[in-house]
Amino acid sequence: MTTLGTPLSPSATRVMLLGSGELGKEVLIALQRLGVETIAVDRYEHAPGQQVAHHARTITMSDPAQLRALIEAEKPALVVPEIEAIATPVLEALEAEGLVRCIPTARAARLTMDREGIRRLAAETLKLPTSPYQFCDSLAELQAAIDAGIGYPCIVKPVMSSSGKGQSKIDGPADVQKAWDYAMAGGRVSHGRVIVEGFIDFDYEITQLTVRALGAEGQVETHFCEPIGHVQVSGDYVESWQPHPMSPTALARSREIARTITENLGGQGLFGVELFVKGDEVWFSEVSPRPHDTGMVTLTTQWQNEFELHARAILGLPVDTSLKSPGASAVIYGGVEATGIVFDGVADALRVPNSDIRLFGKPESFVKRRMGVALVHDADVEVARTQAKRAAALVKPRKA
Ligand SMILES: Nc1ncnc2c1ncn2[C@@H]1O[C@H](COP(=O)(O)OP(=O)(O)OP(=O)(O)O)[C@@H](O)[C@H]1O
Ligand SMILES: NCC(=O)N[C@@H]1O[C@H](COP(=O)([O-])[O-])[C@@H](O)[C@H]1O
Ligand SMILES: [Mg+2]
Repeated sequence: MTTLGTPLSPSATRVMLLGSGELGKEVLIALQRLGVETIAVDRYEHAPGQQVAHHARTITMSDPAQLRALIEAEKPALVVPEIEAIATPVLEALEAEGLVRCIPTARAARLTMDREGIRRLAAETLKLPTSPYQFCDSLAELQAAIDAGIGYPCIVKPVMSSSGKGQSKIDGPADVQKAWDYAMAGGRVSHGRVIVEGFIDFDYEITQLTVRALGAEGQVETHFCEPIGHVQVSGDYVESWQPHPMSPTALARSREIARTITENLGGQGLFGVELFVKGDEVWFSEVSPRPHDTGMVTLTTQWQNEFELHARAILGLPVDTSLKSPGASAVIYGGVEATGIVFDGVADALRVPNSDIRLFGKPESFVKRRMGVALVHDADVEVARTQAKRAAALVKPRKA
């Protein structure tokens, strides 16, 4: 049986999030609703999740000394990584010393922070189908990998990056230098290594949200959400919807891959397994051992959204992954470079039938920084997609 305490008292159940962006903010709200005491950590002040947590801390999470000092000082029962760029060896050491439990496991955080760790595990150890790939440390190695078999078109990504940062498609020899330079500029932690992947000409791509939660006898059980379809532009998600229609074979293969990778990563929590699908063929792309950006659609489509599922699963509580209504999400980008921006048109957006929005409260806007999301539920998922995009477009960010 799980016992939960009273926040800000000696009995408190204390949970620390490492990364407190839009995804962490919703996890923190879900934890708050269960009376958990929360500590929101990020690399800058007033990050979205820091605005709703009991405690806000600002450190360089990729700095081992800073990370260890903070965890030792705060002594949370659980440490929940929310981004990739964290000094994960510190988490592994603290977990081995029995000082902390990391979600889902410190090893999972280490393997997924780096495209090399998770790709080699999936393709080489677990033999899951993936795109062909090579890791390269220089422009010359990149060109050689393409010439030796990856071919054109292909995709280059820094080994440490997310939301498409530093990612580009190479259509021919003329693009190679540009892709290398872009990858070098775009990694989250400076690192001179890239993955080059053969381009998969998929029909569609999905996120298979997968939850590892405790059953009544204390055993870990795997639960699947309905598949989430999404569209990515320059490697960053712009819209998602749930459920995405799939053939029974493609769905079964997707879930088999999701089960295999999440069972290997282990622990408790929600995972976003990214898959490419063409006909009945399915490729593993990558996995987040935490809520997924495309899963923000579940804020309007599920009885328990992905953030609530994560909160419940990590606390050892039961979960329900069932769909409430089909629906869709569409991203609201900043569009301007400025701090303290304002949003016009919110009322117009909320007049779109069955709509809702989230504004994340990020202190600084960039043209392509995700500042909010529009959500719409509708019995017809195609209607939901159209209306979510309409609602998102009605919100107009501008300089104050
Ligand atoms: N090998 C590939 N073939 C075809 N498309 C690809 C390939 N790799 C990536 N993409 C496209 O780029 C998108 C982003 O890729 P990926 O998920 O690896 O980047 P990311 O930076 O980790 O993004 P995020 O953090 O948002 O998941 C994919 O969802 C897909 O649309
Ligand atoms: N694909 C991963 C993803 O969506 N992560 C989400 O974006 C935030 C960083 O946003 P920022 O770059 O605007 O600070 C992260 O903290 C997380 O919530
Ligand atoms: Mg991805």
